[in-house]
Amino acid sequence: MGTLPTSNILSASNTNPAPPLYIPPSSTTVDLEYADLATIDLSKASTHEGQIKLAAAVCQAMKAQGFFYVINHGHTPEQTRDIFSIANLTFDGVDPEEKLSYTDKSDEVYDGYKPKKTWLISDGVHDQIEHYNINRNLYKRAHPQALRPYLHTIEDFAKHNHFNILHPILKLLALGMELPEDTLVKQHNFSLPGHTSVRFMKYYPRSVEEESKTKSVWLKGHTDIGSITILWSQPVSGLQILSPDGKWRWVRHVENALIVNAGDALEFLCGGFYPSTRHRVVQPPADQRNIPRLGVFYFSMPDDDVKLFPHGDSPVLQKEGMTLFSNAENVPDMETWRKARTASYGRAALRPGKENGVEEEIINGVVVKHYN
Ligand SMILES: O=C(O)CCC(=O)C(=O)O
Ligand SMILES: [Fe+2]
Repeated sequence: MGTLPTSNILSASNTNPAPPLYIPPSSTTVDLEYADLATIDLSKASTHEGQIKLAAAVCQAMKAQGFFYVINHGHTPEQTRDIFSIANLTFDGVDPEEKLSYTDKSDEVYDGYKPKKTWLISDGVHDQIEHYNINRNLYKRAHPQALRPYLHTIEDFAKHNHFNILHPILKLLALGMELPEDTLVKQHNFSLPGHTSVRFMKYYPRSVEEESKTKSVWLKGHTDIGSITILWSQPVSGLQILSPDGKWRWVRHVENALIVNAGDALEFLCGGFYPSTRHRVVQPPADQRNIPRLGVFYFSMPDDDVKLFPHGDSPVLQKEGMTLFSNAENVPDMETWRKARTASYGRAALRPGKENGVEEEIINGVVVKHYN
């Protein structure tokens, strides 16, 4: 009897078909300087008492590092393996011509493929990153042939991220500001217009010349546009965060954990209480240098019509003070902010900033910094 193609085997965790298996590379053995990040056990958010304790821990982590790990998020290692396998198939299992017909040509959003070389890094060198962005409302657009058997798995994944991870975290963040727990949840609906998305990403190794011209930066330092980014931890090192002492530190891979950070929209909604965190991606360490780096994310944003105005009724914000968008009368909504940021990212002319090695641009009256 012949062996069945892997795509015909039902996965153990659900009734969705299993994709051709992607075997992740080994973690690095190089001794890197890692950021010391807190770990949030999300299973403890199921009781009120647990929620209060976690809210304090999340608040502290957001202030100290702006990043934290989440464990016990309800996704099994097999489900995580399947989603990385689907991510890999999105890049390796679709030919270039078909990719082109699923590539968004507009400047403002990246639904579908983002081809390599869209963003200028430095000295004439562009990125070597491919994206495939999938709005949580999967059926808004068609998807390449190879992905069609797995749309249910991706849909389940989006819903899991949204309802079982994003919403519980948003509740903890609201409680940290002494606001009703559903304050931020109400601004992050699954079904209203908005751009919260699953994103697959693949970084390809670069030439020695490209590494030298960009000082090994693969994705320039930035803050995320939306509210909360959920990054599914993967073994190829490269992500670094800017610590409060001004040093870039590596983020360590933790098996089946999530790496969570705040973006600009959350910073605005919270008047600066949860700052968006600077991070970047650099060339992996020597033992991972020739391996493509596969990523899976859930990028969340408030609904398109949400005005990015701080929740000034929070007793915590009233006590601690809050920053407003530079022009309070003209606070943008999420859609305006998203379109302005994505249209200019990696394309707009940047001016030298006040800090060394930092460039700036002005979007909607707000200074956006780019770190090299
Ligand atoms: O690839 C990573 O680890 C981070 C990517 C990232 O920061 C982004 O896409 O905004
Ligand atoms: Fe990012």
